[in-house]
Amino acid sequence: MEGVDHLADERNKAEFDVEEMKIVWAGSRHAFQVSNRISRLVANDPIFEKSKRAVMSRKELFKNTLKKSAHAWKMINELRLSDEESIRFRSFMDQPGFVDLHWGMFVPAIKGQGTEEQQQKWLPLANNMQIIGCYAQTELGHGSHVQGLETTATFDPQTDQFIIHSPTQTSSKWWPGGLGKVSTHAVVYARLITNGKDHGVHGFIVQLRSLDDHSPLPGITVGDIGMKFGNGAYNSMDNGFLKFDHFRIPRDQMLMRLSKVTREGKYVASDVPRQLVYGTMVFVRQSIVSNASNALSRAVCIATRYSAVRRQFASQNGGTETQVIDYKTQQNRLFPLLASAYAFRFVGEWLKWLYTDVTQRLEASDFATLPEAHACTAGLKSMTTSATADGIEECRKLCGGHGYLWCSGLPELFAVYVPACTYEGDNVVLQLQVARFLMKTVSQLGSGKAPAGTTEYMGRAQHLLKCRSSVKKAEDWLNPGMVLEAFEARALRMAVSCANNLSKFENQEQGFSELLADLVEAAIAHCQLIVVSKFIAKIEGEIKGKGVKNQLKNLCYIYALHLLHKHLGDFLSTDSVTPEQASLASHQLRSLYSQLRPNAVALVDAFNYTDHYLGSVLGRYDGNVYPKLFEEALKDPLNDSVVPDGYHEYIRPLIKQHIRSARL
Ligand SMILES: CC/C=C\C/C=C\C/C=C\C/C=C\C/C=C\C/C=C\CCC(=O)SCCNC(=O)CCNC(=O)[C@H](O)C(C)(C)COP(=O)(O)OP(=O)(O)OC[C@H]1O[C@@H](n2cnc3c(N)ncnc32)[C@H](O)[C@@H]1OP(=O)(O)O
Ligand SMILES: Cc1cc2nc3c(=O)[nH]c(=O)nc-3n(C[C@H](O)[C@H](O)[C@H](O)COP(=O)(O)OP(=O)(O)OC[C@H]3O[C@@H](n4cnc5c(N)ncnc54)[C@H](O)[C@@H]3O)c2cc1C
Repeated sequence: MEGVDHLADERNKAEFDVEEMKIVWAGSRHAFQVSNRISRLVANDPIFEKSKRAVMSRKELFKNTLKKSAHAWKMINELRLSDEESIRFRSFMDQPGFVDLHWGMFVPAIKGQGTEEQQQKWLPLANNMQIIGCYAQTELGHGSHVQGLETTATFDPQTDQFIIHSPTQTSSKWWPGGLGKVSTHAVVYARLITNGKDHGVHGFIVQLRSLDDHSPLPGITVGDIGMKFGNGAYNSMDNGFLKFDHFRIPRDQMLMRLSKVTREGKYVASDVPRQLVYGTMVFVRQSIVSNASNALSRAVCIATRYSAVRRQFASQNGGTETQVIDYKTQQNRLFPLLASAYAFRFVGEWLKWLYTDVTQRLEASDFATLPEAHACTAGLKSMTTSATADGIEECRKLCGGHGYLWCSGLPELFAVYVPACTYEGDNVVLQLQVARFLMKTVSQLGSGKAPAGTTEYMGRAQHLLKCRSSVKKAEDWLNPGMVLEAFEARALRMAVSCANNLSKFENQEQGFSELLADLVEAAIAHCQLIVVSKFIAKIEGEIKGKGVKNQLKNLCYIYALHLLHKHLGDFLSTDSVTPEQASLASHQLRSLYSQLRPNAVALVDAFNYTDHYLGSVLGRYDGNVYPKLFEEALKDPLNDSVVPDGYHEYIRPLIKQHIRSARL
């Protein structure tokens, strides 16, 4: 029935102030107001309609992306939207495209690695979209191993230019988003060579296409790398290839904030760490963590609302059938994902703070916290994207058969999201960076240098290596100190065990390669500790609104205890908990699920997503699922006619043949 709220009973059960929770979720009242206004602006504009993406050809989809991006840019200018509003606008548009890389990587790369003069020259052009840029780092032969890139930028002192060249097929740039068909410019990463000496990988601003007719400049071969996973989905993005044939650029197009080449061809390295050339990746990894909570919360919102609508099997005494959300198995799969969405939100907020802090320190030439910022952004990017990709797929299964329909919104969400486990650093490669950082920290214990920040707990090694959890009853698992201690003990003991095993090898690098799998697990345990500790910090802060803090506490302990349950092997093998304490944790978890149950729909309403953004018949706000599933089915091109195209060629002859042979 149109206009009826099929989830009204669920909403009436809520034991907290949903409006206040919306503000907690958004981060502030201001952020809520911006998101609320901009999401509705996008939802109400027919240009941003997205329900036909799966049935569009690649060319139609790409052109539709161009149309949406141009319209968005027009609106952003006409309405004089601020940077914050524009970012929200693009996010609610929900269509991957070249603009993501232009604003997300090209502009930040110039800001982070360009000199003042370079910024003054290039940023106004980029900010007005008079040039469109991408981030061309990865090559056909190397992505993870950045130092292995083969493209060269050789300084020619005669002409005061760099010659950018792709010496091999594997040196072709391959993957950059926006490169294939749109970008006029790119920040290209290439090996800098002066006077025959290789100085490693540096960034260069390179024009690729004519600003008059968009044709590639002489010496540039560029195109799209082809279809990717899923219909619609990430195929709106023109990921590209790029080959240089001795292409020349002026010397002042090397990004020279960190190191420079003089007119004479002298390479001058500044005294800042060379890793700052990776700064754009650190920035993007940080934003990918917040984005994980967006993607996971969308999937969870769909699965929660649908689980409340969907009924299967009558209860034992007959009567109405059971809502599938009332099955404990459904709760055990769904509620930890709901809790994870909130957990990733809060750790994302904290990571943003950490990133801002390290940036300010770098401005003041304080590089002390750079390794930690790298480890946190790499590790949390890896951990949250893996959990989110798995979580979206779990939500699809939680929606049964209908979850597999494109109109559930889940297949496309998964197809768009899953490359986040690979781009901006393969998730295993990134956890190994965290492991290196942890091994270094452990090796320095006892050296007098106290670990700080997220490794501060390692400074309490004497206690944490010996302590026994004092949990005695299920309610003890609601004690933040006891929960934290279990997670700290597990993370530290796993890291120390790896360090001990490493020390048995004469060659550290060889030892590291042998122990890769254990090291990744230790890194994940450390990252999970960070997320749990930031969630606990959140619930210990000031939170307004009737019942809001209570709900967040439940979610926090569900998050922590489900991790404990999932990684029980780690907790038991490190003696961080006993089997009896683990069983008390499971008992507590079941009780928390029961407390969360009446609030589940309201907790996903607090995300404040429009039906447009969700893009899901199953996750509709009003829960009016079944008639809408029919409506969607009838829109499919196959239903344009009752007798399908091809009947006369392929179906009728078969049937007729069968009838003839049956008569024989
Ligand atoms: C359409 C969009 C839809 C959804 C988008 C979703 C979310 C996005 C939200 C917002 C983002 C906005 C825009 C972006 C949009 C979409 C994203 C799409 C595409 C992504 C684009 C890319 O993928 S760009 C390419 C990314 N490539 C990589 O990440 C490569 C990974 N490899 C590396 O980073 C490194 O090479 C390494 C980390 C593996 C290191 O290798 P190696 O050991 O060889 O390193 P070095 O010898 O160079 O250095 C060793 C020491 O340096 C330390 N180190 C390494 N990295 C850093 C760093 N970044 N900062 C500080 N320190 C660093 C390292 O730890 C070593 O230290 P030691 O002390 O041990 O010596
Ligand atoms: C959708 C999408 C968009 C992208 N956009 C861009 C872009 O805009 N610009 C850009 O420059 N790049 C882009 N990329 C490229 C992306 O950054 C790389 O693909 C990514 O960094 C992974 O590198 P790789 O492909 O070399 O993986 P590989 O390193 O080849 O990974 C293959 C396997 O090897 C394993 N492996 C590799 N090294 C190690 C190791 N040392 N120890 C243990 N295991 C290891 C990995 O875990 C993985 O299982 C994009 C990629 C995708 C999928």
